[in-house]
Amino acid sequence: MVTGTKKEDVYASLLLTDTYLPGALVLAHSLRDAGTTKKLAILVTPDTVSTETVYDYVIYVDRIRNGKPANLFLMNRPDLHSAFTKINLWKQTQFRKIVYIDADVVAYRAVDELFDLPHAFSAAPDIGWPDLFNTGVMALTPNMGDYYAMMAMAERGISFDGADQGLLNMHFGNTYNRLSFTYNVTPSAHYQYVPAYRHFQGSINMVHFIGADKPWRQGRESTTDAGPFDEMTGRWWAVYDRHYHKEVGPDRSGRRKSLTPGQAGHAPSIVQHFVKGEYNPTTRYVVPTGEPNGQQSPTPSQEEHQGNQDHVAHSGDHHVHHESQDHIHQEEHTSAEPKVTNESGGAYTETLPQTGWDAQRSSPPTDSGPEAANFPRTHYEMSRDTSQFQAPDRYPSPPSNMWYSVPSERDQPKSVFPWENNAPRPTRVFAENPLAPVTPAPKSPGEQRRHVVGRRNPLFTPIGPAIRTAPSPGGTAWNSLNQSNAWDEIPQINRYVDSMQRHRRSRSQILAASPGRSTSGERQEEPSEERRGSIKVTDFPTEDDRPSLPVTPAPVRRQQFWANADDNGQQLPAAEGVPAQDEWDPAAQLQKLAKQQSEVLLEKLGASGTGQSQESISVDGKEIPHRPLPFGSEDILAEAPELVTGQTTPRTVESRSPSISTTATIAVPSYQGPGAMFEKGEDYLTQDTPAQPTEEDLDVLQT
Ligand SMILES: O=c1ccn([C@@H]2O[C@H](COP(=O)(O)OP(=O)(O)O[C@H]3O[C@H](CO)[C@@H](O)[C@H](O)[C@H]3O)[C@@H](O)[C@H]2O)c(=O)[nH]1
Ligand SMILES: [Mn+2]
Repeated sequence: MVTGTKKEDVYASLLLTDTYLPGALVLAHSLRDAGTTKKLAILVTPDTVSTETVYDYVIYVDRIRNGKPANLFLMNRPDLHSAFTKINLWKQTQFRKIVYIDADVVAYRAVDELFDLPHAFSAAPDIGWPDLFNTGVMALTPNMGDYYAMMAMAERGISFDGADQGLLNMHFGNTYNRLSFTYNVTPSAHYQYVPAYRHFQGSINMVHFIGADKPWRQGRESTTDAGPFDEMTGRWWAVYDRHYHKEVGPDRSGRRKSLTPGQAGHAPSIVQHFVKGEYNPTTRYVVPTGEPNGQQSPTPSQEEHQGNQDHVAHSGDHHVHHESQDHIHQEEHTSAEPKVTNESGGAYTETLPQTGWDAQRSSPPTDSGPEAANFPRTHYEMSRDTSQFQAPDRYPSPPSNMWYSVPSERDQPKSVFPWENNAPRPTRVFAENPLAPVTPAPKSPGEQRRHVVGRRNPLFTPIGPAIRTAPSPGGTAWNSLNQSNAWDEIPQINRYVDSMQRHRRSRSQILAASPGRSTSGERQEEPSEERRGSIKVTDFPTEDDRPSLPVTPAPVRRQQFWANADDNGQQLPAAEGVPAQDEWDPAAQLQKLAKQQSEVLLEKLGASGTGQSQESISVDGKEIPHRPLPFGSEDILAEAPELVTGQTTPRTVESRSPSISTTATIAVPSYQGPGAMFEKGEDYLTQDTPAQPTEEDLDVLQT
């Protein structure tokens, strides 16, 4: 470690597992090969990583696990459970500036200029969501303030992707200095990518193999030399080969030369072990049983000591405990097969390690353990508990770190009907003693009972029993039933339907009312409870008055509810200012109204002008002043029909139009109905629905 007055600059990477060791080594070599003047450091978690490294500084840091790793599954990367360990970078205050680079990056050139940035934190855009930065390449100034802030987030599992990138983006927000994409080029299949790649490839500084498939996992054969991805992967392999595999690169046809054990490059066997196609062990290796959590990786010493163990047990063990490393061990297994078919269909032969057991040629070694010896043995007993299940008082709350939200009990569905929001307390009481039925007395005790049931709950009209009793031809079974209708019996339904009707009525009155009257403020259209008429759809004449209707019986009137309606007329006070019926001559009134309307019209025609007219015309004693008519009115005036109603006196109006100075005759309209319904500027009511219910409407709707 460097102490002293002048702090050092350093490139840093991270190694949480040996599985990324090939990447970390290739990164370091790529920077060194490009001639960097800076030192290289690597943060390692000593519990899981071997010491095989080419870095100048190996800094042991504590693993920071995400205790709430659920979000990792959103990006299908549960293996990144310890990516928070990256936060330790900010604690490395012995360095002035750190350029951090993921272990899955290969540098095309040394990017030492990043150390000269004045910003405390710089990063390049992420290709998945370009407003975010990718945390695979970062230039940062270590400081304990950021460190503690991010540690606090890590302890609470605050990260939208469950890993460091989500956490760091949440911490820095948009306060970061955005680096060019060329510092962190991630392969992509986006439509713009290929042309952009072709255009900018000369300026690429570093390439970052994001995602679960890394070049060393896919193997050399996955590249076919076509397209940006393969070109970039080829650059990774070029560095690897330069340092570890000089003599056996793939030839033009993709075929590999024959390998001899011990000649598979210079990479340490632990590195080969994690590079697809590279591992040609002269010894066998077994993961120690009883491994605590499956995070540990083999070390070369383990490999040496346990060399001659059997292969099957070893892979079985991996399948049980090493799920995230299955891939690698399968590859390793494949590489030990005598024949490997490459993607282009050609096959090449590798010389088998002499000490290996070839399952295709011989039986297992005698000293090998049984197959699946390491499988877990869990024995489940049938329950012998004979007591009945008792539901617990309460069930445990759902875990708080799930990545979907459990609907809370307060999340009620949105209400649709007004009565859902403001439900009144139920006030109806069903009498225990049934009222004496108004319908003809039932003829048998059974019928009596059914009737009682029907009265208890008005919504339940016992149709079923009536059908089952097979009514006699005379229809007596019908008479024995409660022939009332739930619509009529329940005041709430009544009020609701009534309010609908009142809404329609008031609407038609708005249409018919003249503007003056509509503002009179009288509440005539809000009948009180007593005055409301019957809305019963079954309010037919009595049985005597009507012709026989076998299927629509006369309704039962319930005394207590309809008592007021029966003497409707007597209860109503006489309306004030309304002439008695016999004083009213509709024909005369209509005539009068028509005359008034035509006068109003004439008045309007004369009065709405500029007010400059000097002459005026008199109609029924009222003056109609002259005024210039609006443009386009000339013909109308000239051709206006004669006045045909009222006093049938033609009225002459001198046109003020500049173009036509004739004297025109304006006729009173021949229409005899009600006059114009709307004043100028008034909106025509086209909508059936009123804007808002009044308070009274709401009262009715909500009770
Ligand atoms: O088993 C592991 C997993 C990760 N690492 C280290 O952690 C880094 C991040 O993991 P990586 O697989 O490279 O993640 P990416 O596929 O690059 O995914 C993105 O998401 C990660 C989690 O947010 C970020 O760390 C990366 O920078 C970002 O590019 C690696 O480079 C290694 O340095 C290990 O050493 N061992
Ligand atoms: Mn990465």
